[in-house]
Parts: sequence; structure tokens; C-alpha cells
Amino acid sequence: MRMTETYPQTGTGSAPGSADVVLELQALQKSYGAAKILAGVDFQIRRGEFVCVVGPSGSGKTTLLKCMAGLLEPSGGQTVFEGAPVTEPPAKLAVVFQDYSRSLLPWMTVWANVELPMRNKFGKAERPARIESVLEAVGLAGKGSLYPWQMSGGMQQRAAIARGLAYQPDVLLMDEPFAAVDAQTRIELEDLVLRVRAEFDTTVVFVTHDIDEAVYLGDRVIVLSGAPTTVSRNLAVDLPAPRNQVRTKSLPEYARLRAEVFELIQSAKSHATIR
Ligand SMILES: Nc1ncnc2c1ncn2[C@@H]1O[C@H](COP(=O)(O)OP(=O)(O)OP(=O)(O)O)[C@@H](O)[C@H]1O
Repeated sequence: MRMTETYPQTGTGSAPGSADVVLELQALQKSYGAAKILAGVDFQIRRGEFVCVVGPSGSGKTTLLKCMAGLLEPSGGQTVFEGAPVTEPPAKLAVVFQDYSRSLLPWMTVWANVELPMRNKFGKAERPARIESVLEAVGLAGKGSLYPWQMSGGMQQRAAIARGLAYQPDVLLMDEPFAAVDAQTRIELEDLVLRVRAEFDTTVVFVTHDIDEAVYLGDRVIVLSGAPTTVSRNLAVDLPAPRNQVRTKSLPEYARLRAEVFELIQSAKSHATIR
């Protein structure tokens, strides 16, 4: 597994070295009518990074992710993905949403759901091995014939992650993917996503409102201010890899980072425009 790297501890700047920047937000803005939600968000994601974006409720995390994914047109600024401005969903970028019950097609088996987005990218002959390998990676080996409604919430979210991975995206965007599952499943899925990220060498941008989750998972945590939103801090997470739910969370550095993010979110809440 790759080791964590060190980035500037403060500021709204980006990771050093722009050669391997895969995704860049340049003064991204989004308003809904008169309500300015994103007021100029800037950051860069380097290839191979696991970056968590955290911010108070209503700060525009989902809005930000949709703009990054080309699902929503920004009001100003832009997202640049692999050197090109994003104007529609890029083919090499996959999204896993919180609401797995709506993202999986209920009339298709898990196998067919995973295969669906692969059709335009991989020939028929190479799909089965790839599907089997991602189902195994997410703990669903042998479950391909089940329908989503025959599975628990945690299993459905595993299937949604498998679908994102099978497509072999350069970047996987995840929007609060574990918010709807129970605490035990959430812990399992956090570790699963770290494992598959290492196995498939995927760049991950993970949006969450959960401070512990952000610090535990991320190589870097980007903390958003309250709306109108900018980046309030771009924090390196210098915790050893591989992460471990008990050992990592017992480290003084984990507690320090958690406290820092907590303070920033509290401060963002108190300064946010009440809507
Ligand atoms: N399509 C829309 N039209 C109008 N306002 C919207 C729309 N989508 C989101 N908003 C508003 O924009 C703000 C940011 O919403 P968004 O869902 O992006 O925030 P969030 O940080 O993901 O929130 P949460 O953590 O509560 O899920 C909220 O005030 C929301 O009501």
C-alpha cells in the first residue's frame, strides 16, 4: 500500500508539483437563484491521492461534487479534469452516491448493474473477469445473481462501489457514500474503500460531513467554510498507512487533526449565512 505524503498544512493552496494533477477546481462558483452557495473554491487533486472534502451541512458539498462530475453547470470558474474543462460527465470519472437504493437498477442483477457502464469501454469477452474481480474485492463474490432488493443496504453500497471500480475510472468521486448504513457496516466499508483504492490504484475524492471518517480515510482533508463557501483549510493527514480503526484512531496525531477539523467546522457554522 502506498504511504501517505505531506502537503502544506494550511492555506487554500494545492499540493506541490502540478505534473500529476488529475483534477483541478479553479475559482468554482455556484448560485441557486440569488443564493450564492459556492463562492470560489480552489484546489487540486493529484493522481493516486485519497482526498476527503468535509464541511458543515448546507455548505454545498453535494453541489461541489456535482459540478466536479459535470452533472451541474457552475455559475463561475471551472473544473479541469485531465487538462480539459469539464462541461459534461467525463468518461474516466465515476460517481458513487449516498443513495444506493436509487443508483442501482432494481430490475437488474448485481452482475448486470456492474456491467452496465462497462459496455462502452470494454469488449464483451473481457467483462466477466473484470466483474468477478471487483465483486470479489468488495466482498460480493458469488452474489452477482442477486437483485438489489435481495441485499442489505451495506451490500447494495458494496455493489455500487464495485460498479464504479469495474469501469476502471481514473477518479472515483464519492458523495457521503456511507451515510445511510449502520455504524458497523460503515466501518467495514471505510476499510473496504481503502483496500480497493490501493488494489485498483484509483484516485478518490470522498465527500463527507463526518470528521472522523475524513481524517481516518484521507491523505488530505479539504475543509470547506459555510456558504457562501470557499476552502477554509487544506490539511495534510500524516498518519501511517495502512490505516487501522483502532491503532490509527489512538494516535495523538489523529486526535490533533480531528480537533483541528472540528474547530474549523464549528467556526464555519458560526460564520455561515443562515438560509
Ligand atoms: N437544486 C437546488 N436548487 C436550489 N437550492 C439548492 C439546490 N440544491 C441544493 N440547494 C441548496 O444549496 C445549499 C447546499 O446544498 P448541498 O446539498 O450542496 O449542501 P451539502 O453540504 O451537501 O449539505 P448536507 O451536508 O446537508 O447534505 C443548501 O442550502 C440547499 O438547500
